[in-house]
Amino acid sequence: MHEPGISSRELMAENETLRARMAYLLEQAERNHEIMCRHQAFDLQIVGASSFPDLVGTIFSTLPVISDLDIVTLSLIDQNADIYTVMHRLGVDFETLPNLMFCEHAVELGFDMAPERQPRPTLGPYAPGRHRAMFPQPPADLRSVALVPLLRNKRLIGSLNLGSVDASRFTPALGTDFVEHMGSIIAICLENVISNEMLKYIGLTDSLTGAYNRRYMDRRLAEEIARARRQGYRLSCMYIDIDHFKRVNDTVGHQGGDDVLREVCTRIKAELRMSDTLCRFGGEEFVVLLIDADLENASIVANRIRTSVAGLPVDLSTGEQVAVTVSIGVAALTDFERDHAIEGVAQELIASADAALYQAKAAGRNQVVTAA
Ligand SMILES: Nc1nc2c(ncn2[C@@H]2O[C@H](COP(=O)(O)OP(=O)(O)OP(=O)(O)O)[C@@H](O)[C@H]2O)c(=O)[nH]1
Repeated sequence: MHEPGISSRELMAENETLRARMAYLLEQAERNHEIMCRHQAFDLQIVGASSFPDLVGTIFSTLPVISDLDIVTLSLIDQNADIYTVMHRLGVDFETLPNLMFCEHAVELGFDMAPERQPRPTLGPYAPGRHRAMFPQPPADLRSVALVPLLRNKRLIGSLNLGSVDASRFTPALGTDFVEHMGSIIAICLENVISNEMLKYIGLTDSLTGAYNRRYMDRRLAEEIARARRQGYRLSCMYIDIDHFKRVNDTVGHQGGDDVLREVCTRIKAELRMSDTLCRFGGEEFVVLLIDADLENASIVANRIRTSVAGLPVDLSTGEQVAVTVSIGVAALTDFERDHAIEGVAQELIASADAALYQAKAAGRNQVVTAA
């Protein structure tokens, strides 16, 4: 049965065309299914990311592969550099994340920020002048880009920047549903992981001075002792106590006392290396862990701290000034025996710095004593 006037040859040709079209559509459907599966696996991977570097690292390493992109970068809005500071203090090495950028204000991302309107993805040709901030190290032949706003509760938190050497990959005419979906999942994951890292940080730091707290020091000391044993480097510890702090509080009030704690902390930090760890151990006591420093090096640093604190009175927020001094006990790790329990060795190190501090107090304060 066929329409009159259509030959069987024509029908066969039509049949062939239809078959070819079907095969093409099937192939397309299979490809789309494969892409969808890869993206679902990616979504699961980023939802399960346990830390900020884990999440950002996965975005940079996996997204270009599964989406066939030539570059992926991320710009995060970080007013006051809070995110950067916390991540840095938690040990994130930004040198390993060159495609991660921070900016202070939303306008720097270049989206249409008209009130009452949500910023939308912008797709189109790569323009070096306009896109330099999003692609500081672009591939030589970058041709088209998609800048995807990362939104949480209608608030712009950053931009996911995708780039391709294929000029037709991102054009203004292209639909944006797919990249918007990707952007919203990445935004949720980023917000979660940043909040978790912030909580972690708050749990490990002292809110008054910004120094680490005792919990952090206990953990860090155990790690450093293990590393010092493995790699055979020196480890020293300082126990610092502000002299007659009760009298300071009695004279200038609790608020003034807090100002003193903050300023002493700043002056201690100024004398330390990046690798050293300062923590507020309790009220007016600080402990510093010095990596790769022997007793002699550590006591030189301790004397610099003592001089810096005693050298200039502290300016209080009330406009008053108060003179303070510190006493410091210094001790070095001497027990490198691998079979001794780390907790015991850590306690011993702190206890011997504390004993040296006690001697410094007994000898008249404002001095440094090194453990025998
Ligand atoms: N302002 C302020 N004071 C604190 C804080 N934590 C502890 N203190 C005070 O620190 C003082 C510590 O006093 P003491 O332990 O007697 O020691 P000290 O007066 O420094 O005497 P020496 O250590 O022997 O030189 C107490 O008055 C505490 O109330 C704090 O967070 N802020």
